[in-house]
Amino acid sequence: ASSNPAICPVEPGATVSDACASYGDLDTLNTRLNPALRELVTETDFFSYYRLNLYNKKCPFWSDDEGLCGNIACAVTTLENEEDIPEIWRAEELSRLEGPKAHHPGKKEQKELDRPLHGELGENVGESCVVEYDDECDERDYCVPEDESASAKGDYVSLLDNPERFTGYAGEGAHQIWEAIYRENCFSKPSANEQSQGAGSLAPPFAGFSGMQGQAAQDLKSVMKEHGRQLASQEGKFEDNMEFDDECLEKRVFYRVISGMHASISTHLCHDYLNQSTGKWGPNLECYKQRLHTHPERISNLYFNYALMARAAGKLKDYVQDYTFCTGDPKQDRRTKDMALKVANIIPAGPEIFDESVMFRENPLGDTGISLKEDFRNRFRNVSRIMDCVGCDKCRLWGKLQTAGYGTALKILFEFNDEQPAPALRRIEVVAFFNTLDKVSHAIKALSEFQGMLADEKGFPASEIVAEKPQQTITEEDVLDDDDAWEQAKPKPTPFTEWEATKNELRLVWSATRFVLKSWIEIPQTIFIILITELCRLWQRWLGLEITPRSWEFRLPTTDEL
Ligand SMILES: Cc1cc2nc3c(=O)[nH]c(=O)nc-3n(C[C@H](O)[C@H](O)[C@H](O)COP(=O)(O)OP(=O)(O)OC[C@H]3O[C@@H](n4cnc5c(N)ncnc54)[C@H](O)[C@@H]3O)c2cc1C
Repeated sequence: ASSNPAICPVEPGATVSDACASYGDLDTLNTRLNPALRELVTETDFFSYYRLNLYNKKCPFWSDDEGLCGNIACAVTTLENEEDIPEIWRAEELSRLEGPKAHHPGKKEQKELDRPLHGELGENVGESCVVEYDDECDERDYCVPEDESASAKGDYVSLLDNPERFTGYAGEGAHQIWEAIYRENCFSKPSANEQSQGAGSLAPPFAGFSGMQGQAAQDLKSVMKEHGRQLASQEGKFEDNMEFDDECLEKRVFYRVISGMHASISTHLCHDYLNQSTGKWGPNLECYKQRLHTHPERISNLYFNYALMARAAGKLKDYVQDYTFCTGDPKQDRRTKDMALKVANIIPAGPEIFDESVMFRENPLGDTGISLKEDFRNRFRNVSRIMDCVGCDKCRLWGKLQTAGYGTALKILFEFNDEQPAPALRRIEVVAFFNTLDKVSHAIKALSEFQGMLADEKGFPASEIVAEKPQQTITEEDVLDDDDAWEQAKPKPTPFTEWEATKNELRLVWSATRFVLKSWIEIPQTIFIILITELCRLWQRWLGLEITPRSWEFRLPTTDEL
């Protein structure tokens, strides 16, 4: 099959850089893995509830009010004319958690194996499968244990009742979080100024962890760079357009995990988007084009995360075999274990898709990668702390869960080895890990759907859709007999008529006209809001108070808005 860059932003035959598999290999793996994962996370109590302290943790980095973006002007930026939108569609409502909640039981109640949560999650929920009994934390954790420094042990929430989707959370608050998260990227190249001062790369309040410096760091960088070059020239496989530049592998991995998580969140919100004109939920192609299609490196990072998570799941096979999923209900226990094993068994057990052993290795001068690993771990823990600053309940839930999921994957990759006994995983780590893998897997599937929609829109025949996956469910046998199944299940080309093209054009003209008219009508209100905001800021300046950041800006409309 040929690749049409207008539809498929990455070359399917290319190897995902820093991983060992091609995009096509990972797509093929996903056709088998996705249904098994979906089954696991939607049909077992163990995996469909999560415990976290969602409301009682203060943002440790800045005042919550700053990050929350609670003022009306910001709401206008977030969702245009919020007041005109029916209440249930407003960002505030969309971001709220749904479904029953249950408090974590105390030690005495935990002993009541049958109903330690007193039925608070509903009559049919197997509580012995949901409650976490062991709250011990381990110094080898890559994320902050949920109960750290909090007396309350948090709430149990249903992940099925609160799907990751569009919430309307945007604007300065959301940007501030992403910015802080990316600033955690270890080994950032110091600016000339910073170099001369010998300072780390992070601005306060993130200055707690030092950047990698000194001769040892430089040597390690060279080793990693060399390893990257070797990979690139292997067996004539061609790399995607991610370059091996002057960065060390660990820095790239850290950045790619974060960017891949960001890309996964963007894919989910574009795929389950609220059309505010019709009130219907569904994929938003413009959103996909803007946030992902035009940024192939983000898609590459998403695939990288898939390779990393899948490798960790493959490594977990023996652990899952011996793991006790629930106590008190042997039937549920067996069912949950069977499903988790099914997932782990689909994935190759060796480092075929991702080889973590090249990270944190000794360099030629004998310096160990231990301090590098500690720095990496500390920074990842910091990212999980930043999640407490997310000003939208549902986003915070999924942000915290996914950070815990990637943290667990890193723990599995780097702490489960032959040299030392494997650390025990807590229940929430296991739940977070498999749900995060499901999220990435679902995002990869959604990308194919978007590419199919794009092909339809452009009138390309479906044969051009290289990364397109079959619409129908594929059995294991079908996948083994790959080429036939692929051909049969491939969607048939949709005829593209002149009339459809004209209708499309007319629709665009109408949207643009409506946008212009609406903007004109809103001018008095917008000027009023700007005036009030600026007067407030002037007043604050005059009184010597802290000045509220500007919540409006001049910018061209995005294609989404048109
Ligand atoms: C932890 C967290 C969870 C969230 N969950 C949800 C949710 O469930 N539903 C929802 O509707 N919104 C969610 N949001 C908000 C959402 O991620 C966006 O911030 C929001 O939609 C505004 O998008 P934007 O286009 O302004 O760019 P943003 O996505 O906010 O990105 C900010 C900047 O980061 C850069 N960037 C974007 N993507 C990448 C990438 N993959 N790799 C590297 N750089 C990138 C770009 O320069 C961009 O301008 C969440 C935000 C956070 C911080």
